[in-house]
Amino acid sequence: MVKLAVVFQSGKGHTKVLADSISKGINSIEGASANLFEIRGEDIHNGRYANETLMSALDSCDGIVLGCATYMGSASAIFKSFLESAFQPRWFEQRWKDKVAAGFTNSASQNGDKLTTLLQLSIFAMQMGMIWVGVSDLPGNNWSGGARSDLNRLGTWLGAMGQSNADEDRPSTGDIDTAERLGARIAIITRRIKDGVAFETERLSEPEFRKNNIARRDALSGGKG
Ligand SMILES: Cc1cc2nc3c(=O)[nH]c(=O)nc-3n(C[C@H](O)[C@H](O)[C@H](O)COP(=O)(O)O)c2cc1C
Repeated sequence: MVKLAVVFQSGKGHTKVLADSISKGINSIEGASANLFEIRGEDIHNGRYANETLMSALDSCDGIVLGCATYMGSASAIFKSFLESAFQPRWFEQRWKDKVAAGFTNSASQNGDKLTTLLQLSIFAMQMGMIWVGVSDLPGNNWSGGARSDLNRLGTWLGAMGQSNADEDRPSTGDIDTAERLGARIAIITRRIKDGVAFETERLSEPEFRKNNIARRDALSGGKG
């Protein structure tokens, strides 16, 4: 059994939808379980995040999925404060070395500079000596027959992205399901690394992937995602 943490910040709940979806993906894999941890501003004092109970819980996990909203083109200040709190003593002791890691973010604009946030999260994981897992789906919504409901409709690989319209409470179905698939992927890879459980790699050609996305769109009817 592998234990994975999904640690996230979400101001208005949009990013939490992705966190829940990643947890669902992790829990869909036999022998893997997910725990959700929310990073809250109440735990920041004089600019420093402090919650030893939460940090100790992360110490005992085999993998950590990191996610936060993109604010002003980078990771939210609350989440950055949490990342910095890992410096002493966890970075000094290489306490999280060889834990498996992945990341996700959400913002309002189609681009919104979300990649900067994923870069921050992945560099953090690398500094901690963790093993980063990315999105493995081909890109969706990049041709005339594409839709918001497509898997990987934002064409992201470093981590999962969600784009939430400013007047709606969640990212598109495509983003939510892509996050779920990333959750399942990190669980499978963690099982392989920690428990030696072999797995078969699913490979799709681009025509097959597009056909699946068309079927998703038709099933969801209307293609609005
Ligand atoms: C302080 C602040 C800065 C923001 N900066 C960006 C940004 O750089 N790019 C973007 O696309 N959206 C930006 N937004 C919009 C949020 O990313 C968007 O509302 C997102 O859905 C918030 O997720 P949450 O509900 O999980 O906090 C910003 C919102 C706030 C409050």
